[in-house]
Amino acid sequence: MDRYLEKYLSQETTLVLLGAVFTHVIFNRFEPYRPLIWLLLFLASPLAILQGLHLPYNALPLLILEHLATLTLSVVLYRLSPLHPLWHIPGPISLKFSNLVIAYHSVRGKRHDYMEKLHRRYGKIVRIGCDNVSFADAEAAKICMGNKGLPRAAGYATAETLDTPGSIMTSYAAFYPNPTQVHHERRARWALAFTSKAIRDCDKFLLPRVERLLRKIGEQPGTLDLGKWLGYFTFDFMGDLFFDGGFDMLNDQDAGGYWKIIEDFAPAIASLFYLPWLTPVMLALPGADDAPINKFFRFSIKCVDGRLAKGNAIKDVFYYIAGEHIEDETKPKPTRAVIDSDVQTGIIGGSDTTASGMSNTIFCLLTHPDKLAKLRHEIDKTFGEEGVDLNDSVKLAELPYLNACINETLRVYPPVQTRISRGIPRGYGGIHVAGVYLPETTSMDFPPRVIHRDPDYFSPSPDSWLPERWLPDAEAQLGQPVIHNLDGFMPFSLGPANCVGRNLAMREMRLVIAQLIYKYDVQPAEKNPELFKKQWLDGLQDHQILLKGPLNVTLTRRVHA
Ligand code: HEM
Repeated sequence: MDRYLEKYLSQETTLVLLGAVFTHVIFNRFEPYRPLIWLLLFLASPLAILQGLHLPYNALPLLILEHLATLTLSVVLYRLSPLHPLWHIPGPISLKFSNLVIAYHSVRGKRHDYMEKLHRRYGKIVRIGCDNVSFADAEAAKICMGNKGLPRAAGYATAETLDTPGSIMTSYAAFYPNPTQVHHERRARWALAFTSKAIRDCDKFLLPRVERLLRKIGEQPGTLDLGKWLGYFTFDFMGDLFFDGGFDMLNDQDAGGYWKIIEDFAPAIASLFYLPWLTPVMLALPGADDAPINKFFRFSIKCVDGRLAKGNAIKDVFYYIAGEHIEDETKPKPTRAVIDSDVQTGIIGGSDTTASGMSNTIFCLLTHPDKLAKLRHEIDKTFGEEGVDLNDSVKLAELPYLNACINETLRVYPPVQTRISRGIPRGYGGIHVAGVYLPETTSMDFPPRVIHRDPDYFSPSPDSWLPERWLPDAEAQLGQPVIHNLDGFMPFSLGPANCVGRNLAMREMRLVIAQLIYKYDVQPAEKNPELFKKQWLDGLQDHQILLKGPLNVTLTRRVHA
């Protein structure tokens, strides 16, 4: 080693170390997410050392490498050390030092299995990322999501700016000085679209779609993938609510490839919930235009263009969320960017979830033929003997066993399986929840699937699908003591940011399931019950959006007197 380098080596090592720790402190304190700022932070210290020690320019690449390696080491050691404010929260080491592992499980689609295993092993509170904690605890959920609860955690929309302000669902906590107020304003518009009267008015779209679904599936020869058809139905219905129709997948079986756009979008977006800083990076990469996220954005923007061109005479959901109802010129209207992003939430939030709820209910009924017979009896009695109109939503809402089957499915297989999120905004201060202290900027996940299967809330056999637990005489039906604590039931979440479409979704699911069972004898195409079960469960992929494998069935039209 030449004398020149020898003289400066120890100085250089010390400066690299100090530079890396300084950069780490900046990242930790300000959490910059713009790629340009990252680049500056990666280069600033090596350049300063180069200048300060009068090193030759060809030493720069090595200095940058040393800086990045030391920075990574500093970050990892800090996240694993008692200095980290979440040090006291149990969880595997691989999850503590980086969000990459949980992001990997999200992309793989097996986050639901993984979260279940984690909570079984570590208890109700588990650290699942450097600043992320999962709470399988109903009391904590009530505190964090209830009336005085927290805003949502930073999500995939970390690229938020005035031009791309994120949807009603995305990262309020990170980007707005008063996130609760921002949410409240957006929610007020959504709430107008989902009043009881507005939901009844949706029947003009819903009933023809249900009729078409049931006719179309009856026309298919042989085996059909019922899950796919239920997806067509919910997607068409969302098209009716937001864009005055236009998808018509029930007619053309998705000739436009819309469902594929969602299927590709799901795993892509899943990683960004845990690596929000990656959003701007991904969007800046060459070829990003054709990336699934951009394809979905472009698709929804085109739909909004089409709907705006139709004007404000149509009183659908779009009418309210686009502020078309606001006549007073002095009142602020949502910007185009807000409309686009809220519509994106609506398309996904309203279609995939309801399709999952229905597909899973049918799956559960098919794997429990005795319960299917019981439900069929209730429905035949109502529509046949009592002569109730098949479209009578009020009567359907009163059918105990139908509601029990749907609720039990939402409990065991909730469409949003493992991540309802809340975050503690910077400047809010730390909070105490369920006996642990969480500093500001912590993100919390509440996994409905894990909470719903906790024997503290539902017993006996919390993992089993037992609709009887929802009946008033549950103990007599099951022949044993029953725990049925609705605090631990949150498929539609809780509090002021809960699912605004809940009542509409329940109406949809009751109508479709009741009419399907009434009109058809549905049988699994796979005659081996264990294999049928395994294939369906293996096919479930929890990317936040729940993707599903085929639900292959045969249908025989039932004849009623
Ligand atoms: C079975 C069907 C459905 C399930 C299980 C479901 C579940 C959920 C969940 C868990 C949330 C998150 C709430 C939170 O973060 O606290 C949510 C939010 C939301 N859902 Fe649903 N959803 C369903 C159907 C629908 C439908 C049909 C629509 C309407 C088009 C809809 C629109 C929304 C909207 C707009 C939000 C955001 C609400 C807000 O931020 O205030 N959902 N949903």
